[in-house]
Amino acid sequence: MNLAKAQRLLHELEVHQIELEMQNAELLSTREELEITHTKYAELFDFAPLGYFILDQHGRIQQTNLTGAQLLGTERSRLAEQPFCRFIEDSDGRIFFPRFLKMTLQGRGIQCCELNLKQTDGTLFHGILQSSAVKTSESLGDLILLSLIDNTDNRTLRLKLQKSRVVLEETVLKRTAELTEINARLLHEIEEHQLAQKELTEALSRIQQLSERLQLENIHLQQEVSRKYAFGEIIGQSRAMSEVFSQVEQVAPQNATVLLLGETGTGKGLIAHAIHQRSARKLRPMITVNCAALPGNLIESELFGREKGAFTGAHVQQMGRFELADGGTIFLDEIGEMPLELQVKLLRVIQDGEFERLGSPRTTKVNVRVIAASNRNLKTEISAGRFREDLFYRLNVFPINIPPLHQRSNDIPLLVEYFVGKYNKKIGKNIDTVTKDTLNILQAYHWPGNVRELENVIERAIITSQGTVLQILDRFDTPQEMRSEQATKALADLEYDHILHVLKKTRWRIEGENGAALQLGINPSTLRARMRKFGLRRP
Ligand SMILES: Nc1ncnc2c1ncn2[C@@H]1O[C@H](COP(=O)(O)OP(=O)(O)OP(=O)(O)O)[C@@H](O)[C@H]1O
Repeated sequence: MNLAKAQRLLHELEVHQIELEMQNAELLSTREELEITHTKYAELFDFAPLGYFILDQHGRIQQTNLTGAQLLGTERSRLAEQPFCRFIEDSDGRIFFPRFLKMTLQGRGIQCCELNLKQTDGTLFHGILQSSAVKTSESLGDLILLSLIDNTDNRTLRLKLQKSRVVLEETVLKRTAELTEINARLLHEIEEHQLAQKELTEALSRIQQLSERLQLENIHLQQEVSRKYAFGEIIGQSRAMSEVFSQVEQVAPQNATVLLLGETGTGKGLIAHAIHQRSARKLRPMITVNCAALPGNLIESELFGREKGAFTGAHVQQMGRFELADGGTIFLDEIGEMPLELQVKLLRVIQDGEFERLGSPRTTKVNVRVIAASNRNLKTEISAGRFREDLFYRLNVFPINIPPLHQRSNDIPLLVEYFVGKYNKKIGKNIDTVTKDTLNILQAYHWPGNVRELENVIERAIITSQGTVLQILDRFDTPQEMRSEQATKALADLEYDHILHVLKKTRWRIEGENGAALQLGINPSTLRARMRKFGLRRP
């Protein structure tokens, strides 16, 4: 070899060496980079949140990351060649695990299972495992990549959840059963309620029926009571008044003449009305003639009528009361006051129903029922020659004696109640209480003006009473005082004395609020007639 060739070869060697050195440097740098990358991946592998294991075909651990070693509770170095089965807690799991590896190796893709595992110190945990087979060189055979997650918390939670669900379902079932029962009970109660309501409605309607019946009975009873204690507007429950009422019942339907006898104010006018109202004549009028109230010279024309010019001042023809009462009733009040000369005429009308008008020769015939009343003792009047005996017997066909109020003081409470009601309404008051003391005073008084006087006293008291309690301001003579005087005097004398006494007290004023008539409890016209009779004149 020549030098030139040798030099060229040397040069080529040097170049080749430089290239090799350069390649070597490149290789070194690549290796360094590879080492860095490896370290990075090794760290990523070690600190991954999952445990990673590489197992051989028999399930022996070939490699693991740090997390895997921590999960199994040991150091990485101690795990090499350890069978993974050792960390499976139960026998079922240990039987299952080789089958699981086999399925992985048979290349059936990623396999997944859950196992109860235990760490080297015995701590149990629940793991989720995923595996896949990795092909390697023939000498090593296939390896298995296994990842492991500690699923204990999740599982506990899941179990708790399941348990809660079971408890919830049980509770729901229990509550549903309870609610169904309550519902059934409620339905039952509603049914019972409806039944009770039906029964109540029926009971209510029965009560209503009963109440209607009671009301009817009550009305009936009230009628009974009013029949017992009153006779239309005539109040009285005493034996004497009951006797009067039954006499009225007896005589009313007859046409018989009735003579009502009783002191002034005992209710003779009311009784006359009651008789007329209960007679067949009730649709015709009852004409009242107060014989005491008519001036003597006018009584005849008032009773029998007059023709025009019958006497001075008779400018027009006038029908008499008897004619007016034709078909009805004539009530001759205070008959004892009738002048003697007229009593004959009256006797004729009563006997024959005939009379002549004043100034007329023509006889008039009437069909009249006569009711007469007197507060005088007519027999005394006959004896004194002031009343015709034949007329008395004509009138006395059916006498009814109305007792004075002091003889039936048990009627007083009822009468007071009646008049309080009547004047409350009339005057617009609301008096609802009459004390026992007041009633005692009223019942002890002798009532010379009888019911009329009592009525006047109550009317006055209603006007003057304040509030709801009846207060009577009138002062009454004590019965003892009256009786001691009465014992020695005849009735007429007593009447005379009493009228004179009251006239003096009222300074001879007859009418009005402070008049004697009101205090005596009689009409002013009656008082005038009495004064005429007794010859009482203002001095
Ligand atoms: N029993 C009674 N029940 C209710 N009110 C009665 C009763 N008795 C009398 N009165 C009343 O007393 C007053 C007098 O009654 P009435 O005029 O009928 O008596 P009298 O006896 O006819 O009196 P006189 O003889 O003075 O004409 C009337 O207001 C009447 O309503």
